[in-house]
Amino acid sequence: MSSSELISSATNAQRPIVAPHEFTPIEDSVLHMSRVSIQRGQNLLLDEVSWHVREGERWIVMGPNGAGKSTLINVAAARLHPTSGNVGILGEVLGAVDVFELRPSIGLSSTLLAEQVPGGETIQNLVVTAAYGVTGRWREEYDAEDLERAERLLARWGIAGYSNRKFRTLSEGERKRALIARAMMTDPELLILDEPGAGLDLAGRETLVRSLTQLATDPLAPTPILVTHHVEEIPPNFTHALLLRDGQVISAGPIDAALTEDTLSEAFRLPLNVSRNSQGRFTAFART
Ligand SMILES: Nc1ncnc2c1ncn2[C@@H]1O[C@H](COP(=O)(O)OP(=O)(O)OP(=O)(O)O)[C@@H](O)[C@H]1O
Repeated sequence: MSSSELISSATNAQRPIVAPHEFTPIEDSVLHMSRVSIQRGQNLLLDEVSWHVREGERWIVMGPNGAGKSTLINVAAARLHPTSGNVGILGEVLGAVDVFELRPSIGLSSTLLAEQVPGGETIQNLVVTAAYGVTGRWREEYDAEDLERAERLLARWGIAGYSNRKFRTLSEGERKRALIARAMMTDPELLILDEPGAGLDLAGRETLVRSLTQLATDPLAPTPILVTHHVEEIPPNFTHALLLRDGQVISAGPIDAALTEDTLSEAFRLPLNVSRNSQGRFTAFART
């Protein structure tokens, strides 16, 4: 595959920058970014990123520390507006939609979110408050159906019986599972998981990979975008990858073309040996 085909998902999504109400996202797109830049002071955190995610695709986002991954997914999760460029999410356009109406359709689990959870928050409250997009239950009322759904999700993610436990008393792996259950609470169409494997031990990582692999086989599951630092965390049935470095797209497209020795070595500025085994799992080592 040529390098131009390799980044087809990125370039196809590229259009002239227009006012939000004049931007029409590509039909069938779950996410459509066109020439998105984010500037903070002198720093260009994202530099004309174009990206197109379609229904049925399952994406990995990778890149070195500081590449702009969290910034990118905060835009994708309607938490951050671009300095320039256009963003379509689930057919709506950032800048022309009430983001508070859009956000429940986007499940988000991230370290930033985990840091905002009051330590004394119960796991049941952590999950049900997703409906209001808040962390820390106040006086909102939840009906029995919400509470039952929360219980089902906790069981689905392997932490049944944790409802009354306080968030701060959970292990790192249990917290990650609770946050994913929360992200699924609103029955989102787009599910963004920012480093769900960070801090997990080997068994925790493998259990997470298995759960994400199973999720991906469910036809009713949301379109997943998984941010990770490690190729070993990539579920074997994820279909696409985007590599970022210094706020720019290095490659984006079908995973076997976008995630190669060449592209990973370029993204991490380190010569790497990358392989994929018969089960579809990746490994990467520095070339000696
Ligand atoms: N408000 C800000 N002002 C200036 N620079 C910022 C700001 N927020 C983030 N940055 C910088 O933008 C770059 C991208 O940050 P971001 O958190 O998106 O990277 P990342 O790829 O998620 O990194 P990591 O893998 O370390 O989590 C970093 O160099 C960071 O220091």
